[in-house]
This record gives sequence, structure tokens and C-alpha cells, in this order.
Amino acid sequence: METILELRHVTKAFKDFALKDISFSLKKGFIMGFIGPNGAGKSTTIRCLMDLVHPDSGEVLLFGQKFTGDNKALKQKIGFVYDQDVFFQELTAEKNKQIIAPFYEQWDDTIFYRYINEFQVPLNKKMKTLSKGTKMKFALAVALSHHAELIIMDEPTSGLDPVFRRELLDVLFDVIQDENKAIFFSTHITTDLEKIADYITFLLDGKILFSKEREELSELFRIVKGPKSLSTTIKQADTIAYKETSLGFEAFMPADVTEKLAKKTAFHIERPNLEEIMYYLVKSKKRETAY
Ligand SMILES: Nc1ncnc2c1ncn2[C@@H]1O[C@H](COP(=O)(O)OP(=O)(O)OP(=O)(O)O)[C@@H](O)[C@H]1O
Repeated sequence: METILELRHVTKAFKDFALKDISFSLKKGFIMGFIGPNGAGKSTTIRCLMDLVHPDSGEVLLFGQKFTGDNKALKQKIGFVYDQDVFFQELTAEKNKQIIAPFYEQWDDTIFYRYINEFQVPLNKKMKTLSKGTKMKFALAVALSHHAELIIMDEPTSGLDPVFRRELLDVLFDVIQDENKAIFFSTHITTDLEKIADYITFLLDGKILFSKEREELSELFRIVKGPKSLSTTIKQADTIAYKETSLGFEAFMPADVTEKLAKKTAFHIERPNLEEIMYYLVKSKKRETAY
């Protein structure tokens, strides 16, 4: 399968923050979720992807091409949902659409109005009067209405109620049935990713800790629980994060280390979900370690 999006050793330094050696890629036909705590650098990475922020070094390739001075043709193929208001607030949603549509050679009104009806966006109202969630729905309808091959979204599900979030995931799932497309989006809602993401990329302090298949991730880590009497054994092992609770301890560990320990002692072992993986890696003393 063809690579549709790739970052190679991208760095970008601001006064108090830097993206450090960011490399990952996404192939056609797949959905990648981009996660990390507040301030990890997700929006900055997405801005590098869209040529809104220029990396200090490294390369961004979309559809195998680097950005040039004129990126119009490249951007035709991308449906982009921003994390902030980009529409004309004093104009109605319909008027906004009339202004945006001509920029896209493959704009498709039939698809647009289908999504607008499905998402129940009132087109006759001024943008500034729409709720945050409704604005997001409008932005999604726009991004999905010009036959984009790559959909890039910065926290598209923030501000959406759980019912619509689920509907959106269904829409994304339908979109990805076309194997020529790919979807990349950042989110804090890890359960959404557990439903639809093929790959998860995790950013912490401007560094990639992992970019892996979701299935593969569930094989990497374990949570080990036990009474205080067993804590010495665990502390001596290669834990990623460790905490004591009122009942005993909880340790977050590489799965292979856990397997060896379990042969000697009967610990309670669990597979962490994505939220737990994120929590323990952020809490870890080894925050720099990539997996
Ligand atoms: N233009 C800029 N100049 C200086 N610093 C910036 C600039 N843009 C972003 N930053 C800083 O980069 C850091 C990462 O911000 P970014 O918005 O990329 O994080 P994020 O992972 O998207 O966070 P969140 O989940 O809260 O949206 C922050 O500390 C932010 O203040």
C-alpha cells in the first residue's frame, strides 16, 4: 500500500517548546489516531503537516511530495478540520459554503447537503450563532465534500456529544472503506480510537513515544497488581511506572518482563486499555523512552 503521509525527522523549536525528531507515516486505507497530553505538540505537528508551520529541519511528504511554493494542487486532495474557527463568522453557513466550494475542483454539493442534513446543521444561521459542536459538524461536512484522499483533523470530536461522536465514527468508518483514502486525527478521547483507529501515534513532550498498530500495542504492556508483600520483587524488575495503592501496588510494565515474573509469582495481570497506556507513560519516570 502506498504511503500517503510521512514525516521524516521533523524538528521545530519555539521559545519554550520543541518538536524533536518526529518521524511516522500512514498508508492509504488506514486510520491513524494521534494522542498525547495537553501541550505535547499535536497541533504543532498537524500544522507542520499542513504547511502552516515550517519545520526547522526534516521533511514532510504528502502523497509522496514535499511542499513547494504552490501547494494548491496538493491541498485539493486534503480535507482539513482545524481546532479553531476558520469560517466567516458574520456570514451564514450557506454563504460560507458558497465561498469555500469554488476553491475545490471536485466539490460535490450532493455529498455536502447529504452530510448537512444528516448532521442537522442549520444553513440559514450565521456561523457565530452556531454552537461549538454544530460548527464542528459544518467543518466536517466541508472536509468530506470535495473527494479528499486524506482527511486530517485536529480534535474533531471535541465539543461533540456522545451520540454525534458515535455517528461521526460511523461516517469515518464509511469513508475509509475506500481504500484509496486515509484519515489522520488527534484526539483526547481514546475510546474513540479503540473503536476505529488502525494505528496510534503517541506524542509526549514533543517526542514520538510510539507509532504502532493498535493490535500490536495491546501486546506491548501489562498492568501488574499485587499485595504490598510482593512489591519488592516488582520494584526490582523493569517497571515503566509504579504506584502504591491502599490495597497494594500497581505496576505498568513491558509485557515480556511480566511474563517472566509471572512464571515465579502469581501476580494479577491485566492488559491496559489505551487510556491506561497513556496515563502510565505520562506518569513514568522514563518519559523519554520510545517503544
Ligand atoms: N507559534 C508558537 N510560538 C510559540 N510557542 C508555540 C507556538 N505554537 C505552539 N506553541 C507551544 O507549543 C506547545 C505545544 O502546543 P500544541 O498546541 O502543539 O500542543 P497540543 O498537543 O496540540 O496540545 P492540546 O492537546 O492542549 O491541544 C505549547 O507549549 C505551545 O505553547
